Amino acid sequence: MIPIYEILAVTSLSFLLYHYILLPLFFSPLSKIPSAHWSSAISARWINTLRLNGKTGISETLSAHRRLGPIVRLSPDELSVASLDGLRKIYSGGFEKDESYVQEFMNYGTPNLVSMLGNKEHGMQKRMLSHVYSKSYIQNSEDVRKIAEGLVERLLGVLNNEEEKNFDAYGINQAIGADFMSAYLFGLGNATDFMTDIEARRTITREHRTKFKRLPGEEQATAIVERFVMGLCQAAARTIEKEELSETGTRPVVYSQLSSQLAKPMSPSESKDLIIASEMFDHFVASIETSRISLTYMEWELSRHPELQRALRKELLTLSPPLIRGETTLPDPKSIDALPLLNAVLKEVLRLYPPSPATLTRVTPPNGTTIEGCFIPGNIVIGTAAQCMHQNADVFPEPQEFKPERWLVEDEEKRKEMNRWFWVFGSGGRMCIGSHYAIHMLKLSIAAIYSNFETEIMDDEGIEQEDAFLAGPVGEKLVLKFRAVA
Ligand code: HEM
Repeated sequence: MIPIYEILAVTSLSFLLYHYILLPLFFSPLSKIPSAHWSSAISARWINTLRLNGKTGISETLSAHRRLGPIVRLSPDELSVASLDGLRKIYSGGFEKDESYVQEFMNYGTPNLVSMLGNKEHGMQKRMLSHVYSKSYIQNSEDVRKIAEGLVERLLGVLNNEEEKNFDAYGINQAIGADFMSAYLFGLGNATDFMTDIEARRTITREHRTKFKRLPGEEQATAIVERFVMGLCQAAARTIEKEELSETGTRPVVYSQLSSQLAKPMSPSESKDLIIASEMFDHFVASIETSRISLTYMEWELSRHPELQRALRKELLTLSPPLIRGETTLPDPKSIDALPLLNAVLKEVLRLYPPSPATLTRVTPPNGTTIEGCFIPGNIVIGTAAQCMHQNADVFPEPQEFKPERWLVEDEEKRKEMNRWFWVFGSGGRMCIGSHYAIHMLKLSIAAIYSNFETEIMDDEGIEQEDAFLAGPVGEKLVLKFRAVA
């Protein structure tokens, strides 16, 4: 007679073999989807090891798409998709976010737009803020106009002092994102002045990096940055209370919008101050990181291509009035936005160096979905990455080359097709709320810099993009020489 423990051992082994090897490899509805790595169908070890080492796995995922097509399996229950059908189903179909967002983006122990998982509460809070982030509001706002006047003067003043010296543009680019954003959130009079106060900028960005990258000292760093942003919120609240602005001051536009919306009945029951602070915190840091990455790669490409720099300057000088230091009024934001070459340079930089290149994950709904003809069951982690959309050679020929001229083609159908694949701000209900403000400040800053200066690369070692959720240059620097143009 066969001993009972042997029967148990064989049964357990058969179960394990079926459940962990045969089922995912041959019988799961996902088994027809090609694996990015030989082990992906049976284990999450490959992708998790990359992530545990601080990587996103984006270059490996991109190479899998190039080899295997628009839908690939990263682990037994995680897929990457790079197609328009995927975008539509996942991001416009209301698939919810997964837990990883809560851990990464919660501030003050309170959810915000980025970290909220449920679509209902998210939709409520987004509607409260959408108006002040719409393109027409930003382009017509008196506050935005005053912010632009004050900060363009500040930026040109700093660059004038640094003229002809070797200057790390990466730092000032970080400051541009902070000063422009905090002025819109909290009012110009309460905002940061990181362009001139270098020590304050270094402290806050160092502490935020420790928090975001979960480095040793994370807890203390989180407390420092949260206290800093809470201080800005309190200053904004005092400005609203006093109801008076100085000649050069502006209203705390975003802070007061959220504050007044939350004062309405039916608002969430958590502490109003914490909800606002958590939201403001995210907008502030989203702007710092993404602006410094986008501006740095724009300046790098323009410095590598002097002829393009000259063509851009020629276009910028058509602005009326020109954005030249000493002019007291700025051109209408709509006229800056409409410049074709400036637009093409920005779009090509955002395509080639998306600040957030990695997969934005969601979870399939309980009844599953069908993407690219494949049925995918419920509760599967699924997502798309800007890098994978932007590197499609059928849509963007020679996708690894910097070619702003591709955005200037006459063929309208071709431009529409590229725009459908241009996914730097995400899409659907969770698309970036700050995209119009970001485009406004990036175009304005580049227009101000290149109307007044030419730039030359002095040291670009480590300029290649890091493999990270927010991906700046590996070397964390770009040393340029700024030379005033007559
Ligand atoms: C070049 C600049 C920027 C890029 C490339 C960028 C990119 C993105 C992307 C890809 C998402 C979608 C995330 C997802 O679906 O999981 C997002 C969301 C978001 N971004 Fe941005 N962003 C930029 C600037 C900004 C700025 C200036 C702000 C400040 C308001 C901001 C605030 C946010 C917020 C609050 C969300 C969450 C929106 C939601 O879930 O409803 N971003 N951003």
